[in-house]
Amino acid sequence: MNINSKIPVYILSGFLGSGKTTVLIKMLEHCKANGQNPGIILNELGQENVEGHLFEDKKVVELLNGCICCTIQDDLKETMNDLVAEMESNPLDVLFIEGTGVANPLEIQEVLLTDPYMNQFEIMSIITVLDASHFREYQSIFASSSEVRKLIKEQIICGSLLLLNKTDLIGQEEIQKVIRKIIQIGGDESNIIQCKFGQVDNDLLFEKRFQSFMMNPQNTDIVQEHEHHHSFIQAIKLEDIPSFPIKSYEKWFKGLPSNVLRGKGYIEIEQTKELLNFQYASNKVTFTKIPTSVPKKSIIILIGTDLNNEAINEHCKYLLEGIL
Ligand SMILES: Nc1nc2c(ncn2[C@@H]2O[C@H](COP(=O)(O)OP(=O)(O)OP(=O)(O)O)[C@@H](O)[C@H]2O)c(=O)[nH]1
Repeated sequence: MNINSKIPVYILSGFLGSGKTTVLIKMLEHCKANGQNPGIILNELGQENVEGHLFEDKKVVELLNGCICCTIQDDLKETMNDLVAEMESNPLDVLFIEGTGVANPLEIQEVLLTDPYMNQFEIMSIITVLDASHFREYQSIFASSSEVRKLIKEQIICGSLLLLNKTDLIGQEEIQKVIRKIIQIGGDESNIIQCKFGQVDNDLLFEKRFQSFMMNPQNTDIVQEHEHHHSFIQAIKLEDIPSFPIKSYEKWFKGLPSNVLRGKGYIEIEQTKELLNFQYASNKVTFTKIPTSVPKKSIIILIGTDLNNEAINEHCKYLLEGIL
């Protein structure tokens, strides 16, 4: 590491399934093209990382089983200490930190702005990714909880770049309504960029937008108010899942109750015994092949609110008992 220069840091924030990892992968491609060595810190809700196959050849530190902004904020410091020690032999050019979908990026920022990290790292941008297709639903007092609304508000106010992602799933009129709502919540119009699958000009993505010493009074309020309010979000893990035809899985995911906001993991296809990665977000499920070199077992992680209820239990029972 050049002792005179700080490592640039990009913090990726945004609600569950909004597209943070999609943006991160795009940024990593850019680093690769420029011969840069990136460090990645991923914070996952749930005890298992089911997205490791996406970062196979990269150095990734995973902070599982908690949320950076609460229970494992100390772990983040420890991870940063390890990174600093390791940089002696393996210098990093850039560091990416992806928070869970229910993290307040201010808490990550806080760690980086304390000694000794402040002298070694420089926050370049807090990139908040927003799911345009569900934005107004998440803001609706009828369809969402006050905690979800508050969390997304925090992510918007803290964001130095607001990526309005998933615009392919809605029309222009709805996009304009969403933008108006973001501005009303406190987002700065000049920071909003519309995109699909995180496809944004690299100059914008990598631009330095965060000023370390310029405290925004609105942000200060949020730190004081922050009450670990995301305990309302829960994650459940299903294992030992029988294999099924892909159509049956599709049907099962489609039938998930609406309080399941996100799902990810691996499922096994009946005919071929092939493991596929699935992503469930914005009420849609997609399946992708994973390299056979990644030894995995089938596992389903569901994330949402109030998951311990009869409807979910019943729905999961169908799957686990093989009666799809
Ligand atoms: N249609 C559509 N799908 C998208 C877009 N961006 C991402 N996705 C899909 O949405 C799903 C979730 O994307 P991720 O990038 O994993 O979202 P995330 O914010 O990292 O999700 P968490 O793990 O919950 O924090 C994946 O299946 C993506 O392929 C988009 O612009 N349009």
